[in-house]
Amino acid sequence: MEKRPVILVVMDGIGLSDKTLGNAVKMAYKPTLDMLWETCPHTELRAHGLAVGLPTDGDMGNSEVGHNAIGCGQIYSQGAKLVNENIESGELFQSKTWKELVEGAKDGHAMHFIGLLSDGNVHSHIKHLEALIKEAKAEGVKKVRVHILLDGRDVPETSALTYVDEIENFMNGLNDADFDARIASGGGRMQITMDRYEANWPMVEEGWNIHVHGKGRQFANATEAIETYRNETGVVDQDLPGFVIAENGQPVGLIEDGDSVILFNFRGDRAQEICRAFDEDEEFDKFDRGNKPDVNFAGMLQYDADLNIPKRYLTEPPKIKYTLTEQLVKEGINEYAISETQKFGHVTYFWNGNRSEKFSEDLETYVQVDSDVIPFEQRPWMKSAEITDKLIEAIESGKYQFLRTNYPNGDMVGHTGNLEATIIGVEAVDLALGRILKAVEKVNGILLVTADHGNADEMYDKPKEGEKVHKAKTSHTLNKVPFIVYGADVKLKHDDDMGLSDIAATVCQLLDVKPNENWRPSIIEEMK
Ligand SMILES: O=C(O)[C@@H](CO)OP(=O)(O)O
Ligand SMILES: [Mn+2]
Ligand SMILES: [Mn+2]
Repeated sequence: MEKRPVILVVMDGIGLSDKTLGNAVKMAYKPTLDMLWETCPHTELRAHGLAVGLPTDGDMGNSEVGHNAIGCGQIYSQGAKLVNENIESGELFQSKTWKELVEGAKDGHAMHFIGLLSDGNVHSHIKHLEALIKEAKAEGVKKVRVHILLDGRDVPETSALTYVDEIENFMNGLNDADFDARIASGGGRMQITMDRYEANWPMVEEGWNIHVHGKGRQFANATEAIETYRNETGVVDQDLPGFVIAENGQPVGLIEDGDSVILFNFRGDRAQEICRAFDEDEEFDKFDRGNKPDVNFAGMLQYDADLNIPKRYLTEPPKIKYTLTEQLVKEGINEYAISETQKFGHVTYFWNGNRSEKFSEDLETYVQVDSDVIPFEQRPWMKSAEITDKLIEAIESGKYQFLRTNYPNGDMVGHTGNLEATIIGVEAVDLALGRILKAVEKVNGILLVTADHGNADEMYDKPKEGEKVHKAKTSHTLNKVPFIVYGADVKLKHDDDMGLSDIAATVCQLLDVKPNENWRPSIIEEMK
């Protein structure tokens, strides 16, 4: 059989839904995608819940679990599930790291928790935080300080007070003469601390100064901070500015020498930079940390085993083996991966089972296009044209047999909740697909088009009783995603239980190389 190059496009956040209302995918003018769907073999894949290793089918998909599944051909229990199990079995609290952090936080020191405060289950879960606080008290810690990142991106866009009330009630239920737990600082997740892939270090610097040094606008409590900022700025939770809780002008939870600090997020991309700020010594040059306190720091998970980030952690990450890249490297296939900063790690680090190092320097080429650092509803096309220019060049060079890319638009613009901008984002992806198609034809290649989870397909939250206007929905969806094959005469399966992890074997079949025996089966029923 003639070897033909395979090009895989992940349209981040572009899921399938029959509904038209608030569906930016349906509303977009997208002649190429429509043509592909109408004329090419296509099917639907599960991209959420159990199919991608999440605790339940009520859990929406996300980029980490989606790219892990595509890139490794198997379903692994993911961070959300592993942390649940580690807490429920009590093993987490038996670990050396937990014991050391608890011991360190006694005798006049504090235990600090930093993380995303919601039940979104993409980066974190508020129940994990509660379990850790409760156990800290049971083991004799006397002072707990919580530094909250407001979500509104994996949960309704203005839901922060629900979670603030929950955690404050929880802590008040534990507080007594010997135990004092309270919120010390916070801010919107897209404003402070939770940057990813080094897109915007100043965000992390601001978070550091707020959490560690208490440098920021002061409020008496988190509710006052959130309400004041909402009135003043009108922005949604993820964009609320940072705040410090203070009494008589004094921050209530500075992070000081000897304290313990736990980052309770389990997902890695947006956790790594703040970990580095805590973990690295003099070699850290991303911003001036001021007087860096000497603390015991740990992450909920190990976020990158190659780079050892963080140095100490509470839960072992899934040990993802037999990845597609590893298999293709074994077969001598030359690979090319490209995206812009916001999703670069998705097609490299997440794709390869949360590994930042390559399996082969010779056979793997990574290209990153710099993302804008502005709200994406202002530039919904993002870097789709620049990614496409480079991808076409790579396809036409004839050097690579397997090429992959991620277009962030449906997801990153979808997260802003702006329907009009998201429609433009989807159209930008379609324009790119049209250009790629021509290059694929030129080299007689095969194009696969899919997505890692939905987002743009539902831009409105279900209205509550009595509500007349639609509220923007900023989170991912539970919908299936498309899988389209262009340029190969194949018959695809249409089983309801097929998911993203079935893609790896499919790619191998089209490249005419052996799939790994541990993988889920190919989506192709018959090659004609
Ligand atoms: O922006 C993010 O961090 C998540 C949502 O929490 O989106 P994605 O999984 O698509 O990267
Ligand atoms: Mn995604
Ligand atoms: Mn997303």
